[in-house]
Amino acid sequence: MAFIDEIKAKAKADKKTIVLPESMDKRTFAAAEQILKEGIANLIIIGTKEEIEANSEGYDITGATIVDPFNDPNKQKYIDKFVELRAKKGVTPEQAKEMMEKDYMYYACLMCKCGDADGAVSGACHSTGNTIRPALQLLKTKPGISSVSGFFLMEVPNCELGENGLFVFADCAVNPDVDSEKLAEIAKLSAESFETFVGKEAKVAMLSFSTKGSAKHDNVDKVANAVAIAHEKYPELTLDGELQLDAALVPEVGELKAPGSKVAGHANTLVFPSLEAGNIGYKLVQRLAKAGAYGPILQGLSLPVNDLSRGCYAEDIVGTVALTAVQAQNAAN
Ligand SMILES: CC(C)(COP(=O)(O)OP(=O)(O)OC[C@H]1O[C@@H](n2cnc3c(N)ncnc32)[C@H](O)[C@@H]1OP(=O)(O)O)[C@@H](O)C(=O)NCCC(=O)NCCS
Ligand SMILES: CC(=O)OP(=O)(O)O
Repeated sequence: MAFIDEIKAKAKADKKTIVLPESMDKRTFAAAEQILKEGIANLIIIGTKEEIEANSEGYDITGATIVDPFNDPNKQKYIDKFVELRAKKGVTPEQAKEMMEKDYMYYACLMCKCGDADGAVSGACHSTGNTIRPALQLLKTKPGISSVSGFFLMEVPNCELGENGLFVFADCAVNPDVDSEKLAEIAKLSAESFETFVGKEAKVAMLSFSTKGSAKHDNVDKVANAVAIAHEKYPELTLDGELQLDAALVPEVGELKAPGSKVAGHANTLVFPSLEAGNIGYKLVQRLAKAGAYGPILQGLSLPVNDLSRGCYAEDIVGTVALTAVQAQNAAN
């Protein structure tokens, strides 16, 4: 069974409620029809009557709950929660109401926070910054985690590398400035994400343009320091670096450049040294190798709220909703 079909089967076994705030985009409704038909999740779609009518034509979304953000009996509860969560920032009820009406992602996050939804997926027509800022502000990180990061579950067709073509790539979405401490934390979270979704041991490669000191530069030191921190803080991880991509993935090259490494040649979890590398890297594999790219899934956030690429297809939204539902199942257990 294809990886994403296994995730869908898991999601169906214990159905969660996922909120989709992008009623201004037709792909939301194409995805919603498929999610409802396959029974992957219960859905809440946020939108006015006009937005729903304009964009849902031709799609059967019977069974979805529609919440009009201008006419919702629960709205005051969400405003109160917003004000409570942002008390230190001095947000007033009027400002909270305005932000929720202008940007439905705030509404979606508050539904999750108040327990009216188990997770949210957005980002088909909003940039990543605008999609995740409400989640970072209102939901915050899990206890003990300093930074949220974003990974893609990559499913590369006809590929025997990684876990038969399955990989976690991170951080591809969130942190423009990563230091060694952050990279080490991203490695830990990415290993957990791989093991949660793929069910196999994560082998984490800390990527660079150097393998084991073959190049000298501050950027190489940043990754080598991250490896040292990760070994110290998370000794249970199977992790190595710094490694070039070929040394991480290809057994013969791994043996040549990093002999004796448990990871080199067998990596399935790739931690990129910068957001540039991660974001460009996942798009290269998605577009040139025609890989499935599900995400960015946020790791380290207190509740399952996930982003999409604006270049996504309805099918990608379906996959990301299924992954979000499985995250919600894990959070509940
Ligand atoms: C994530 C991002 C939106 C946050 O930055 P910002 O909009 O400038 O906002 P701020 O830095 O003021 O942060 C807003 C809140 O989020 C928190 N935050 C920012 N980055 C965070 C992170 N990685 N983890 C957890 N919290 C974070 C801040 O502490 C702040 O909290 P506060 O309002 O309670 O004080 C920004 O770093 C960004 O745009 N990243 C790149 C996204 C992108 O374009 N990716 C490529 C395409 S996928
Ligand atoms: C994840 C990502 O790159 O998102 P977008 O394509 O929307 O910028």
